[in-house]
Amino acid sequence: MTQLTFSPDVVLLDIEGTISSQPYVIEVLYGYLRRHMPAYVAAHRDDPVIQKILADTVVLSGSDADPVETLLGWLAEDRKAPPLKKIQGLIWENGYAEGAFKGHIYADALAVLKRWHAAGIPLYIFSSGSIQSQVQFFQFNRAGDLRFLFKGHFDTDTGAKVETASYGKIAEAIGVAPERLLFFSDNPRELVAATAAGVPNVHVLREDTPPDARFAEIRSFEEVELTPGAR
Ligand SMILES: CSCCC(=O)C(=O)COP(=O)(O)O
Ligand SMILES: [Mg+2]
Repeated sequence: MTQLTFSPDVVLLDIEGTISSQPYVIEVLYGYLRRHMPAYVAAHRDDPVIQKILADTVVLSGSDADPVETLLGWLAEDRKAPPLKKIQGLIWENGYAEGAFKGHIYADALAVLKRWHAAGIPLYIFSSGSIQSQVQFFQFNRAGDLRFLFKGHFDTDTGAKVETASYGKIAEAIGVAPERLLFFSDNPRELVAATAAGVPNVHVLREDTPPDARFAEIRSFEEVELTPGAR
């Protein structure tokens, strides 16, 4: 197995397509949303949080269409639209509570992240899913409660994952230089943004992810070795 060696102070991780299966997210988590979103919105029409999400959906879409239909359309495209990402966490809360599903993490990612955590390497998540949905995903995970693994979470309230500025903001919030982070993602557009911010990164290939010659790549986290950095 090829081994990639890095010595970061902090590891930053994407979720979907990187440490968790994209088909799982789309079939199981998004499937639950498709089935429950209309009834959930109808039952919470008077909730100011839901009203704001619906209003933001109308503004972002620039259309007079029913915002629930717009949200379902974005869901079908896996579009990382902030109002969709906000409502997801609220609806999934019920799904986790009733045991309809649990979060999924690849076995290689779980084993290696546990090792890095035990070695004292701070692990952070940067995902398009809201922080609420990230935390639920790890709390109610098939592998048990994994919240202990992560020192912190970032979502698109910090900025879009395809924007360079987001990575600088994350480095600043954590208190490290961008060069001392190491970011893992399946999405080349996110890796381009991280590179432009000076953040070293690795392309994670799962299932059908096409390779991209611009990036260092792995198919398993077992291919990565972290040596002590300047921590
Ligand atoms: C547990 S977060 C839910 C998954 C999700 O909705 C999402 O958009 C994840 O995208 P990522 O940025 O992690 O690829
Ligand atoms: Mg991803």
